[in-house]
Amino acid sequence: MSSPAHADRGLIVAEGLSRSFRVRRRTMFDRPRTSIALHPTDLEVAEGESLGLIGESGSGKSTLVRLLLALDRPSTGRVRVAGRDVDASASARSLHWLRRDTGLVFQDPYASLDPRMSVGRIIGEPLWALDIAGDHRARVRDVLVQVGLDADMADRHPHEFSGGQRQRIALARAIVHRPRILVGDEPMSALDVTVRAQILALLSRLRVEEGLTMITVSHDIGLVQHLSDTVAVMKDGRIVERGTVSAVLQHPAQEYTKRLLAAVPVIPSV
Ligand SMILES: Nc1ncnc2c1ncn2[C@@H]1O[C@H](COP(=O)(O)OP(=O)(O)OP(=O)(O)O)[C@@H](O)[C@H]1O
Repeated sequence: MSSPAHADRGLIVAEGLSRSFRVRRRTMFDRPRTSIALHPTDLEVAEGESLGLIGESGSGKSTLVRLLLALDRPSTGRVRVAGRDVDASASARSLHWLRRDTGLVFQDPYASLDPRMSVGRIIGEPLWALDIAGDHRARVRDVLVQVGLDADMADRHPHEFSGGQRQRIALARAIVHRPRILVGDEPMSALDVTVRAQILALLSRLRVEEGLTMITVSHDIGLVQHLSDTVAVMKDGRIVERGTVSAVLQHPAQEYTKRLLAAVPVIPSV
């Protein structure tokens, strides 16, 4: 049996990936400066792995994720997904293969769903945008049921739904085209506590059902503990610690990680 080209490496591989931003001058006498959001970083995420990205605000988590998904261009380095080079400067059409392989869930289910569109159109949009063959209406109905909603809800509009239901809709949209990789940037921070538990259970189930490789950015250590196998800790634009969830969360090697974890209770693994 032939193995995929990336079999000996991760499904996602970043090498020397960095991103600097030019800082706007406040007066005409200021020297031009750049700030480094991400220092040259190597990262591998294996197929089927669920990686949690943690670190204080401004540590570079979103920058890293945006670069991995070609939502931003790196200053240096490169990204490969499934053995293929990701070229963030390529046209949208040339990046269809990457969009097909990935699904994205953002923080705010209120802001991320277009209020003028029906739920069916919102969820089905990746199918037609990415030229995916098949019966789109049927697929939308199936995926609505898969995320715990009613197939008939496709004709309704986002304002008719609660925050938790909207995040289910956002998840349905993220997986409708059957991506291999699901990336969440603070996927639960806009939800209240009871709803979080339900969405966490749903994410865990979808991970298994769809065989997803996951990257989850979160300040919520509890979420990472339950959803991830491995964790990378970011500080000042660098990954300062990476390992299994149990190793890093139970026995952090870095003082920074210890401080990060000190504020939240970490439930011992069984
Ligand atoms: N478009 C941009 N222009 C200038 N600086 C930026 C830009 N995007 C990010 N930065 C800077 O890069 C650094 C890393 O930001 P990033 O959003 O990646 O951090 P983060 O860890 O995701 O933070 P948070 O947890 O608050 O979302 C920050 O100092 C931020 O101000």
